[in-house]
Formats: sequence, structure tokens, C-alpha cells
Amino acid sequence: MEVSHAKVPGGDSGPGRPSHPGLFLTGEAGKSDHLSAGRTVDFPVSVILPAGGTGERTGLQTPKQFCSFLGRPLISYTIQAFERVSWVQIVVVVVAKENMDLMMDIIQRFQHRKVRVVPGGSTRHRSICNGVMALSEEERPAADKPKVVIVHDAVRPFVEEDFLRKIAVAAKEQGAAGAIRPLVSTVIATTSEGYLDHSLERAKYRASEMPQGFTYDVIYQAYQRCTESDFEFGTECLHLALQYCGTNAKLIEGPPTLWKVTYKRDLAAAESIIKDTLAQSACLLTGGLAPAAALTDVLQKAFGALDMRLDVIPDLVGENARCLLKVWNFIQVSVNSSCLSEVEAILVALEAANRALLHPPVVIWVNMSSADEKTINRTVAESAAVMDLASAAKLRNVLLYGIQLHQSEDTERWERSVMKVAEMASALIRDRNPALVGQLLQA
Ligand SMILES: Nc1ccn([C@@H]2O[C@H](COP(=O)(O)OP(=O)(O)OP(=O)(O)O)[C@@H](O)[C@H]2O)c(=O)n1
Ligand SMILES: O=P(O)(O)OC[C@@H](O)[C@@H](O)[C@@H](O)CO
Repeated sequence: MEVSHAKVPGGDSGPGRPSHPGLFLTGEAGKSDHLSAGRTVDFPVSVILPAGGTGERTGLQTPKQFCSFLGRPLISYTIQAFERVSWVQIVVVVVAKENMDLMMDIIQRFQHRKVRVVPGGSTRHRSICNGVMALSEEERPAADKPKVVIVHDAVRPFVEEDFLRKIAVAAKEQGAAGAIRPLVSTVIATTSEGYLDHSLERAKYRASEMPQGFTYDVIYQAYQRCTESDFEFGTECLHLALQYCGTNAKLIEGPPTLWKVTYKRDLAAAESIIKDTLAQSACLLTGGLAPAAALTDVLQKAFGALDMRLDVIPDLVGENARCLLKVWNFIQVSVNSSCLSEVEAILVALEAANRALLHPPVVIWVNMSSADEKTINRTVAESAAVMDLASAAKLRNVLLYGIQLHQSEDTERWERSVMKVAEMASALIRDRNPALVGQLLQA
């Protein structure tokens, strides 16, 4: 079995590597229950991500697992969701032979560690089986052999650690465990002529989702014993565990975020969810300037009304630097200054934190200036400066925008302008449109 080991600079998870807090989605699975409340996973767990399909139902040329949004392929989001889990040892990605090189490039580009790449098969079961066999061939001491194997479709990017823990613990205790969700539509049986034969009582049925977990021995034996028909037409690993190992999986209801990207619209939905998650909070950097503080109240109220949290700090020095690892959006306020040094400092800090590797941070420069002739002339120079800096930042996956705010003695006009800043800033943060980087918008 050909297994490619991706080598990334700095080793798997060598010391000093910035630990990227993953993209966490809050959801029902965040609630722990008796299954794993406080339970730790103190046994070796490996993950198999079947990614060997062609994604025909999307109607796209590129298999959906390799379709990108926000500059990253879908599969990279899923890999990262498992990599960030400390008790996951290895992530085996199973891809079609013709996509092995592409997969290795993705691993290098996004510095994925823990990943092994294995060639897929003509069906999903064959791909998963290749992943299981690869684990059995891993040259590792018996003590390190996985106790539990998690199987998770590579096109289900939203998986939460808490729910993963429930599946892993239940799989260890029961031999197999699987995620389920309530059915949305009623399931009916049809006659060969295309008429209704009967409908199932929906309350008695559930949709089988992912992740699923198995003790290594169960999933290995299941694939050793299953038939060619299973390999060719089967879609359910839990069935194989029951049919060939007598292991009845524990079923655990998961959060609604477990859905699978199947159609083209699902890619747009996934991108929207990720954008929403990145836009949940922002950092307003006032430089400790009193006039900048004047913006704070209005911006905080406006962001609050948009269900976005705004943390206000003077800079990113010392303790304040923690903001870099908590939020993905930064608003730097300057007063009567065409100097972009504070913005440059943010870009340097983001680079040092290797922050843009995962998702594109947004930096917005709000330049508060008087509206006299000299200042207005200066704006032209500032526009060029912002554009130049933004072009450089974009190469490092940082999205930099500018907003010019002319101070006004007219209170009503001033409040309208500040509200405009809030609307523009929240729109730029939510949309993360690379086409607008470098623009100096006028509030
Ligand atoms: N021979 C295959 C077929 C599917 N899969 C993977 O199994 C997961 C779920 O399958 P599905 O959503 O059906 O993906 P595709 O088979 O690619 O989609 P389609 O049926 O539309 O072609 C996907 O991550 C897919 O890449 C796989 O590893 N090997
Ligand atoms: O059938 P598809 O290949 O579209 O997707 C695989 C799904 O069936 C599978 O992930 C769940 O039903 C759980 O087994």
C-alpha cells in the first residue's frame, strides 16, 4: 500500500510552532452530557478522511473536496478541524491517485501536520478500507496502534471537538458509534412503476451522519469480511460493523453543523458559515488617542446591533497581543495622521503569529482627519499608500481596507459619518472581499 508521508517545515508539531486556535463553531454539541461530560480521551485515536470522490452532484469539474473558499480548499478546513484536537494522532486522507500530488501540495501550503495520504478506491467503502489497511501497515509500536478509528467524510468541514470526543469514547466502549440527525423529509418506498409503495414512520428513523467511530479491530475485521457487493454498493460503515462483527453501534445525535457538502449550493453555504464565524468579533485599536475613543461607543453599539463583539484596546503590545489569537478582524484608528505605521505594526504582528495561514485576517484603517483643503489634498497620497500596503498584505493573505472619516463640528453630520464607518467596517469584515482591498472608502 503506497502511503505518502507529508513532510512539513518544523516537523509535525515541533516546539515553538504557533498553536492556531481552530475555527470553532458553537452549536448544540457544545453541550456535554453523561456520555462524555468531563471524559478524557486517553487512548490512541486515528482519523480516516475519505476524499477520493469526484463530486459529480456539484456539477463542477473540480472535486468538491478541492474547491476553495477564502483561499483554502474545503478539505483543508476538515483536516484542520481534526489536527487541532490534541488526542488525534494521525489523519489519513484517502484521495484518488490523480489527486495525490494536489493533496501533498495542500498539505505543504497549509502546513498540515499529522497527515498521511493514501490512494482511494472506486467507491467510498473501498477508499475507507484503503485507509484502514494503511493504518495496519503503519510502522509503529503495537502500543501506538490506534485503539479507535474515526471515519469522517472529508466534505464535512464542521466537526466540534466535544462531539468528536463523545463518538470516540462511545466507540471505545461499544465497539462502534455514529452521529445521527433527525430526518427533515419523510422516507418513502416506491414501486417499480414509480408510485408510492409505502412511507416510513419518520419518528422511528434518523439520518446517519459523520463522524463515526470504531475500535480498530472492529473496522478492520468488518472490511476483511464484507462482500464485493458491500464494497460496490454500500454506504454505511455502521452496517458493516453489525453485519460482520456483530457490533451494534451506539448512536449519538449530533449538532446541525455535521451536514455533508454534496451540491454546489452546499459550497456556498459552507463559505457563508465560515465567514460568519470569522466575523463574530473584532478588535478596535485606538492608539490611546482621546479623539479615537470618541468612536468607541458608537462603533460598539453598532457592532452589537449586528451581533458582533468589539474589543477596544490601545495597541497590540504586551498582554493586548492576545487579541491576535482570538479575533480575525482589526480596526486601527488614526487621528490626523497619514502615517500607516500602526497598520504596518499589525501586519508584522499577524505575520509573526503566522495567523493568516488558516484564514484571511481583515485589517481596516480608519483615518479621522479634519476636512480642510490641506487634508483633502493629503487624502490622495494616503490612498496610494493604502493601496501599496494592501497589495503587499494581500500576498500574505491579509485583507487591508481604508476608511476616511472627516471630522465635523456639525454633531448630526458627525454621528451620521461615524455610523457609516460602523456599517462599512462590519460589511468589509463580513464579506472579506479581496476585490476591495486597498480602497480608501469615504464615510
Ligand atoms: N470512491 C470514493 C467516493 C467518495 N469518497 C468520499 O466519500 C465522501 C462522501 O461521499 P460523497 O459525498 O458521495 O462524495 P462523491 O462521491 O465525491 O460525490 P458524488 O456522489 O456527487 O460524486 C466524500 O468525501 C468523497 O470524496 C471516496 O473517498 N472515495
Ligand atoms: O452516500 P454518499 O456517498 O453521498 O455520502 C456518504 C453518506 O452516505 C455517509 O457519509 C453517511 O450516510 C454515513 O454513513
